[in-house]
Amino acid sequence: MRLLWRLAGVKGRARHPFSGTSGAPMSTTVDAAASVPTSTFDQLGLSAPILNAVTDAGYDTPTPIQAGAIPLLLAGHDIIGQARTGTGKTAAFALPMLDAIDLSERAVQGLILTPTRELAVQIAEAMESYARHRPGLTILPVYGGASMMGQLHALRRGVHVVVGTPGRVLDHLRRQSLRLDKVQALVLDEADEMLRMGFIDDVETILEATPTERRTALFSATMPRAIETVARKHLREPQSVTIESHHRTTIEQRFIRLRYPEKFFALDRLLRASDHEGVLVFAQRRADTEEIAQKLCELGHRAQALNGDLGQQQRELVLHRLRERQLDVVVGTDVAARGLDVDHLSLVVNYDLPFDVDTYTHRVGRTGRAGREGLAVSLVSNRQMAFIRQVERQMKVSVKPMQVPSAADVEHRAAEIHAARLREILVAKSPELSPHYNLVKALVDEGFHMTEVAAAASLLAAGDTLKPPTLADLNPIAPSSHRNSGGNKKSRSSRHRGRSKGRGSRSSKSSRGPRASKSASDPRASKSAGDERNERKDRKTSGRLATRKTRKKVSHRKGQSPPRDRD
Ligand SMILES: Nc1ncnc2c1ncn2[C@@H]1O[C@H](COP(=O)(O)OP(=O)(O)OP(=O)(O)O)[C@@H](O)[C@H]1O
Repeated sequence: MRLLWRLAGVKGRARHPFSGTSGAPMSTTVDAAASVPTSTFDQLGLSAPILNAVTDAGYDTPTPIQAGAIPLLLAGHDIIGQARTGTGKTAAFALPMLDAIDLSERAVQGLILTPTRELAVQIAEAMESYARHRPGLTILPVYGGASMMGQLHALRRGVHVVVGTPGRVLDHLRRQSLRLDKVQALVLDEADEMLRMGFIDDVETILEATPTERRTALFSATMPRAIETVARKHLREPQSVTIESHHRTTIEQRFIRLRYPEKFFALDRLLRASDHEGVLVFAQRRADTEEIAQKLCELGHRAQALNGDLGQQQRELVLHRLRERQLDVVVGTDVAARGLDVDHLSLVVNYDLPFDVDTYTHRVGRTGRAGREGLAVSLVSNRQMAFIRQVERQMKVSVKPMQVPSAADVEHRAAEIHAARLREILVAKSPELSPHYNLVKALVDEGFHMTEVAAAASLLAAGDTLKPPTLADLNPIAPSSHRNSGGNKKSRSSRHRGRSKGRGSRSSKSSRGPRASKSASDPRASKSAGDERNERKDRKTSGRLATRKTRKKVSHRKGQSPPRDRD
């Protein structure tokens, strides 16, 4: 694995010169760059069991955020950690927390709050692996939509670390099933998103239930100014660890300029022309994620939607299938934008643009993780070009134009895939070929050349999979606001059902398990009480967001801020 951060210029700098509570000294800034060239995990002050787990995870060198943050957290400082997406912030806060747990005391000593359920599960799993050489250390993910009974049971037995979403953690606090009076280390992961989602009141109530002498850390790839208020109020003399790269990121960012009706066509072409195995497509509305995923399935892509309308079990299943490579494409709302770490995810498509550059940053950061290469493509109208320029300015990157892949590009790729499948059969010398030898021989005896017979057989096997649908073949996905009762018309794209690039197409894919069906893109798990509560919260949140979005649209009209998503 190529780790680009070894090459990247990094520096620590003061971003958050907050004073602590009661006029304490200004925060110190750590020059992470100074520690990077020399630091190894051994030098950070971690104990042997944690170091062994780090070795097991295959980490050779600490990333800059780890080199900067771990010694400070071990020394008991509060910190604000900011580093690009996919650069190991989880281990930066998790390793020192796990190191400090006193196993003789069966009480919650570490608490991590995250904005999404998926992230809570992912972080808890990462922590399990980092704690594998500290037997008896227990970690519990606590989030809405999951069985309350299971969580109550685990909490009664006692756990050392809780990783949770604010809503469910608060639920447990109110039921008195969770006590936080022994918490020594607290992390607000993706702190800015929790703020943005309106969780701040819940977070503050939770903080009040923890001892004031705890260590507190805020982590995110983006730290808007609003986070200062939270830090000033809840952190004591925080140290800032900000890692900045002056070199290129590992994410290549592109845009395709098009009209709205061309969007779905462009997406299909992007998927067909590339050999990306894990693709995350972002749409703004839940209903659109369903429709896009369904139409992609009709075209033979293995796709599924991921949004807040799905039951929690279903959401987890979608991510599980993506991780297991049983799916190629997940079409999600921003519920999938934060923190998700799927290592083979190599393409992110902004089918719709987000409303702000921070969200864009997190979306594209789902690819190019841990130094791997990734591509992010945004589908934009002329009017949305201002947003791309804003991204370039704010992220200090270049976002270059690209064309919708041509039919020739797609045919070339499809031919490669087809050839790979034929090659696989030839190499395997499958016994199933036997009857076909006689058949070919008979045709050759009739006077056809061997090559002609092979070409005809190849044509028969490929069907029309080598020819991609044209723009005219595909029914565009209408903006939600344009949809009406006429929306039930049979899609012309159904003509292409089964004309997939992927029907067992890629040699390695044929063994990847069942293909997603139309119904697979739209399943609903039965909703638990927890789900309902969370959905109420979702609705409350989306109400708040809607108000904010309306405000942003207004400010954009004044020429200040992000574009409207729809033409
Ligand atoms: N020192 C290391 N060496 C190699 N890989 C690492 C190292 N530290 C973490 N990783 C891997 O890097 C990937 C990204 O880490 P992580 O999810 O913690 O990133 P992040 O900075 O929190 O990203 P985001 O801002 O998107 O949440 C993970 O797969 C993790 O296992």
